[in-house]
Amino acid sequence: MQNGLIWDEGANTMTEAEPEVGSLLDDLGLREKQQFPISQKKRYIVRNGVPVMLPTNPIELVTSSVLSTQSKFQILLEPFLWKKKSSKVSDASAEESVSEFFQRHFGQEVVDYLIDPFVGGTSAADPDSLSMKHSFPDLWNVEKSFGSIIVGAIRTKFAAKGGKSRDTKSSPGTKKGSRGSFSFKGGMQILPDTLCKSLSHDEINLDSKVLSLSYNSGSRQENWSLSCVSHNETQRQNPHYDAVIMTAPLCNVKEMKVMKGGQPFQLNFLPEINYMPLSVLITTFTKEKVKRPLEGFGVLIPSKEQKHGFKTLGTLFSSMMFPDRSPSDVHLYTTFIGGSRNQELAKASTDELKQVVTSDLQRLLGVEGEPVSVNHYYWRKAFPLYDSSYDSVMEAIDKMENDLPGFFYAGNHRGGLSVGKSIASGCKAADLVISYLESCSNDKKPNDSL
Ligand SMILES: Cc1cc2nc3c(=O)[nH]c(=O)nc-3n(C[C@H](O)[C@H](O)[C@H](O)COP(=O)(O)OP(=O)(O)OC[C@H]3O[C@@H](n4cnc5c(N)ncnc54)[C@H](O)[C@@H]3O)c2cc1C
Ligand SMILES: C=Cc1c2[nH]c(c1C)Cc1[nH]c(c(CCC(=O)O)c1C)Cc1[nH]c(c(C)c1CCC(=O)O)Cc1[nH]c(c(C)c1C=C)C2
Repeated sequence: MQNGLIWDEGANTMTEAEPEVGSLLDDLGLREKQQFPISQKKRYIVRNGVPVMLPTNPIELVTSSVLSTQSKFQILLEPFLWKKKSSKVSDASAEESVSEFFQRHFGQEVVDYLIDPFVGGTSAADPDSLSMKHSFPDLWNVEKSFGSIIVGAIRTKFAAKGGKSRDTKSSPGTKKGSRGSFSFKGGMQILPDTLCKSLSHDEINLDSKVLSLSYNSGSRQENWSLSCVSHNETQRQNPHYDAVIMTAPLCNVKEMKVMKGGQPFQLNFLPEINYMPLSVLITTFTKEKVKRPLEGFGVLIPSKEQKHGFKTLGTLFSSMMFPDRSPSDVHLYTTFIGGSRNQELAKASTDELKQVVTSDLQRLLGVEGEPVSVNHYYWRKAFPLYDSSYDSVMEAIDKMENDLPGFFYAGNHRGGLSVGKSIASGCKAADLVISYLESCSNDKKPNDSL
């Protein structure tokens, strides 16, 4: 928080699609701090240089100007018209891209004006590079079960509704997960801060870098030790542990020294991962200088619209969503630049990016003059790219876990990028640790009784 402004430089919102998120919020007592954006269903994409609101239901789709009549028919008739994967891409090594998959179901215009901005706004990537199987595993499986995505989505939704009505566990007054994306009063940082507070000082080491990990099998548990360096450069050998859940990005894991039974355990089987670079610019403008403000979540710019001179990926209307994030006479915007579309621009200076953002916001929202304030955060490796080589990444993670007893890997390199999926991945790893420890103690019982 600075000068009455609250902003996020990383995740701005999260969802409760994964049940683990709801449990965490309940356990941390965070329900009362949950903050839902105003008019979050109003989301815009740029078409022919101007923002157009995205339809939120089939009736709005029919009247919307986002797509041509031909594409609208193609969506409505998809249950009958979708094409099977051609034999050319059917062998196991040829991965289908996100654009190929949606092209088969809905045609090129849907890829260009719905899928391209969606993947830009959720991974900073482009649909040609992303692997369908790794980026949208649920839809990939829907096609396997139902063929048509529309039929599969409808049947899955009805099945889920049937399940929900029998669910008696949700807390009174809340329909969990049904209210869309949310943040917290004070911003997303409230979540890790509250998590830290719920742990005691000896359970958590902040600002510490893990340098090495060592596994030594023995009759006892606590086979793992690790060494860390803290920000004041003091190196520390930590106590011993029964198991390790690693959540650092794989590019950082590669730099760690790992020992197994006194011998170096080489991590050279970890493949190179492509990461998306991204700059985030937080700008403010006095309200009188924004001539065509839009209410809602934000606006995304399809790659095709770059021909109209746009250079950013999209902008969140942060203070429209959360009015307490800025003084009442100011609009606060969060703009994303770079990703696979413009890797070089992501690295540009704050001054250059300020011009780029101001120019795009001038066309989109009619801002006049320079922003009152600018904050810039550059993410050199914002997201791992779930591309066609991602099978090799998953195999390497499996190998690490198989070869190192009591070692588990979780986080956004496995099973999805979102905050919710990262939390769920951590919870799954914790369950695996419990099973592992139970199996260790069962194995030991006969020896113990000797
Ligand atoms: C700009 C941006 C916007 C986003 N917006 C959203 C959004 O709106 N909604 C959403 O759901 N998701 C969003 N995401 C994605 C989401 O925030 C991340 O994918 C998710 O938080 C990843 O969590 P993680 O724990 O797997 O990894 P990280 O949050 O990357 O955590 C990994 C941690 O490991 C630490 N580490 C690395 N090496 C070591 C070492 N040697 N020793 C100790 N620690 C180490 C790092 O310092 C880091 O803190 C966004 C991400 C970015 C970058
Ligand atoms: C324009 C670039 C980006 C914007 N946000 C992100 C980027 C790269 C990062 C991001 N945002 C979301 C996620 C989680 C993805 C997931 O798998 O759930 C990530 C990594 C949340 C999100 N943002 C948008 C959508 C549709 C979602 C999914 C959750 C939800 O529906 O709320 C769209 C969107 N992102 C940005 C804008 C301006 C925008 C829509 C107008 C910025």
